[in-house]
Parts: sequence; C-alpha cells; structure tokens
Amino acid sequence: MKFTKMHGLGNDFVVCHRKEPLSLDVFELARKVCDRHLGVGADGLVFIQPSEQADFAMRIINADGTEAEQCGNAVRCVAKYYYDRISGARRELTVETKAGLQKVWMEEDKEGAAMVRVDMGPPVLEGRKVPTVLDKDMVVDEPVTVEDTTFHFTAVSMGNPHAVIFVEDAVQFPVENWGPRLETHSLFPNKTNVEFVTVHSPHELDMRVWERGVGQTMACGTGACASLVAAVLTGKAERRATVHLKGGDLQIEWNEEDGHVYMIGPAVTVFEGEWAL
Ligand SMILES: N[C@@H](CCC[C@H](N)C(=O)O)C(=O)O
Repeated sequence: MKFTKMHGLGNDFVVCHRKEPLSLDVFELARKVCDRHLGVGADGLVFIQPSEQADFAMRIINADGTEAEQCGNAVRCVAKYYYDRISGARRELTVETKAGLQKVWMEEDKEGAAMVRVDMGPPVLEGRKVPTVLDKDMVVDEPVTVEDTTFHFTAVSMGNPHAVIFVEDAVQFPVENWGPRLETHSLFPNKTNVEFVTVHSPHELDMRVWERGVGQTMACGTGACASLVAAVLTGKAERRATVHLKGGDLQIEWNEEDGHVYMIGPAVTVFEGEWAL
C-alpha cells in the first residue's frame, strides 16, 4: 500500500489514495500503521477515495482504530495531496467527509508549506445533537466533575464532538492528566475531544488538546474551530482570531453572514513510502 506521510502543524497522518476500497480491516490497519514504535507513526490513517458529490472523499481513522467524522488538519493535507498530484492548477476543491461536503481553497505556498483555507461548515450547538447526555438547547459553561475537581465545558460539534474548557494557562495545563478522564467521562457517551483554552485577547487564544482516540496532539483543526465558537458564545472573543497551538497557528473565523467557520493553516508533505500488506 503506497502512502504519503503528511502533517498540519504537527498533527500527522499517513495518507493513502485508493480508487478501490481495501479488502482488509482498515481499523486494525490504522492501529498498526499509526504505532510510533512498530509502524510508520501517525495520529491517524487517512484515505482519499472517489466521491460522486465532490472532487474526492476523505475518511479518517484515529490511531486507536476508531473512525472520526471530521478532521480539520487532515482536510488541509488531503487538499494539498489532491492539488499537487491531481487537480492541475485548480485551486478551489470540494471534499466529502462523514460530516458533510466542504469547500477548500489552496492559497499561496509559504516556505514549502501550502496554506489552505477550509469552509468547515456551521458549528452544531444543540445539546441533543452534540453527543452529551445533557438534554439542553445549548451546552455552555456546564459543570463536569472528575473525582473532586469540577471544570466548566462548552459543547460544540464541528461534525465531531468537542468539550471546550477555559483555563488560566493552557500552555502549562496538565493535559495528559485530565484529558483522558474527560474524554471518557459518562457525560460523553461517544467520547469527546477536549480543548483547554486561554483567551489572551478577543483575537488571540492559546489551545492545548486531548484528542479522542489519539491522546495529546500538536494541533487540532476542528478543536481550534470549536474553541473560537465557545469563546464567542461565552463573550470572551470576537469572531475572528488566531489560535496558538503546540505545532503553530491557525486563523479561525466564525462568519456572521453564513454562520460557517473558516480555517486557514498549513499542510506539509513529509515523505512517501510503501506499507507491506
Ligand atoms: N486532529 C483532528 C481531529 C481528528 C479526529 C478526532 N480525534 C476525533 O475523534 O474526533 C483535527 O484536526 O480536526
């Protein structure tokens, strides 16, 4: 199986372009390929597949073998892959994901990294649709208790679930300690991605993430979108901000006119390889 190793701000993927579906267990394959000691090493295995509605479809399987509905950093990577090899000079592309159709624009290259703009669609805020057991219209600043510590979270779905928690200092926050316990808390029957966020100014946020099915990663595109939406909902930020992540910055905008969230960030190709099936 030929693959390309790619990353978006250090959130890394093994990208595989298949015209035919693989006849083997792709979830087991993801676990093996993503293993950082015994495999290629990645946060996820991503398939580019044919689509009837878009230029191509993307499927993302987390390192633990669970499938996610959406992945912002992977969308930028697959768009770069398709643009470099397939689309010719066409800069506007469409991608089908489990969370819906997305429009992507290839912007200028900066020092080897393509900048990619993605329409991530509207956030879903209804408590019943965001996979929590809370039966509310919106889940904003709700308490969640782990042992004797209570956090307050805002639930935002960008196709995949996020619990955004505002903290004093996201950069120093012990993500590895609280992340796994919040990811698997009984409030989140489908588990959740967890973002720890500090708002420095209405246009600047620090974010650290514990990703569902992966662990702490260097960046999360959908997490950055969810964090800005949560910061706007709680009156902490304006609709356009820079989100600083471990791996670098994303520009996020929650557009007032169409209600969609737009993300701009880099996508990088690292190397090509072949995995013996
Ligand atoms: N890194 C991603 C999100 C990947 C999926 C996530 N782990 C989930 O299970 O929802 C991003 O950049 O959005």
